[in-house]
Amino acid sequence: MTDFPADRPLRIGTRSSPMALAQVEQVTALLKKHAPDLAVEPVPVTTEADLWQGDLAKLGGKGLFTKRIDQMLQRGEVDMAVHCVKDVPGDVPLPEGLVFAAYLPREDVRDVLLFPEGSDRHNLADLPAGATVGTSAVRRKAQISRVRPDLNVVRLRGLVGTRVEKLDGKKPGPALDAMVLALAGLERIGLTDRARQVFTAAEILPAVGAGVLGLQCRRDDGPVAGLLARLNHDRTMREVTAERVMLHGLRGHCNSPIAGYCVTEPDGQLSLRGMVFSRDGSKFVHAHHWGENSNDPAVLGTRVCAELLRQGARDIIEGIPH
Ligand SMILES: NCc1[nH]cc(CCC(=O)O)c1CC(=O)O
Repeated sequence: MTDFPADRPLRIGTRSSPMALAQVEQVTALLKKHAPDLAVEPVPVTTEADLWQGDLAKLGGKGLFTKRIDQMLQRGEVDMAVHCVKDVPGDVPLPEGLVFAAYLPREDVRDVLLFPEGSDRHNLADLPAGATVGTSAVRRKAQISRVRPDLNVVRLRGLVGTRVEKLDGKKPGPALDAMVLALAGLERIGLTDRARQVFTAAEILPAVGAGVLGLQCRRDDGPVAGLLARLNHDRTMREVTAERVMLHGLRGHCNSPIAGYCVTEPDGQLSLRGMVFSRDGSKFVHAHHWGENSNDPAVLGTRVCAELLRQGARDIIEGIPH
């Protein structure tokens, strides 16, 4: 395999949010460890979704966070992209000609509850009936509403740092008593000290691909694919593959509350849980399988998906407006 040319920098297409830039820094450090002479050039891109503050589904779904970067990658204007796998749509194939050449080792997958600065509350139980909780994810809304139907869970978008400022009343927005975010995201922007209750996977089942960065490049770009492959974490790749195969099979849309979490047991066996919820969490289906005869991630993802569909996942998904 030919090496990536040493006479020009490797261009990384990225959103210009603090979280995205932190991710690129993390990847740059890893690349330099494997290829000390490599020059890296981040290429910041403003995506349509960054400019739009309304309901994402109305604009065309969460794929918009990646669409412009995908196009630049396809045209050869950048060499690679770093994506939160969680944000990569699971209802459509990857953009033509692009592949994930590597997944980085999975970080924390858990969601956390935050309170306004100075609050003496610590967990969900501290919130009075009718309290307002902000979250961006229908998956979190459904799971919170399931255990606390008395809470008022509202949709909230925007940069994670800005959302925390809204929680603190430092930016205009609805008055919030609490907020749910991903711990991994808070870590990336240095705000973990704001996390109060950390939900276990049993309390809030994580999103497919949570806590995983995927490194994307052109399928036919052997030198870059070869370079990125050196950073791949095999266990994470197997877990994410099982989760995403399940997600593809469910054919959910941007507003589908779907959770999927695969772990590797100490003996190497993959174990995948999937859940599909109605919007308020009052209806849900749950399936859990682990490799018995086969420990193939795609087979496992297909099995969990089939079990969810058998239990009525399709009706739940169709019952939710797009
Ligand atoms: N939807 C935005 C997004 N995409 C990835 C993360 C955090 C890191 C991750 O789980 O990969 C976040 C922030 C959040 O959900 O709070």
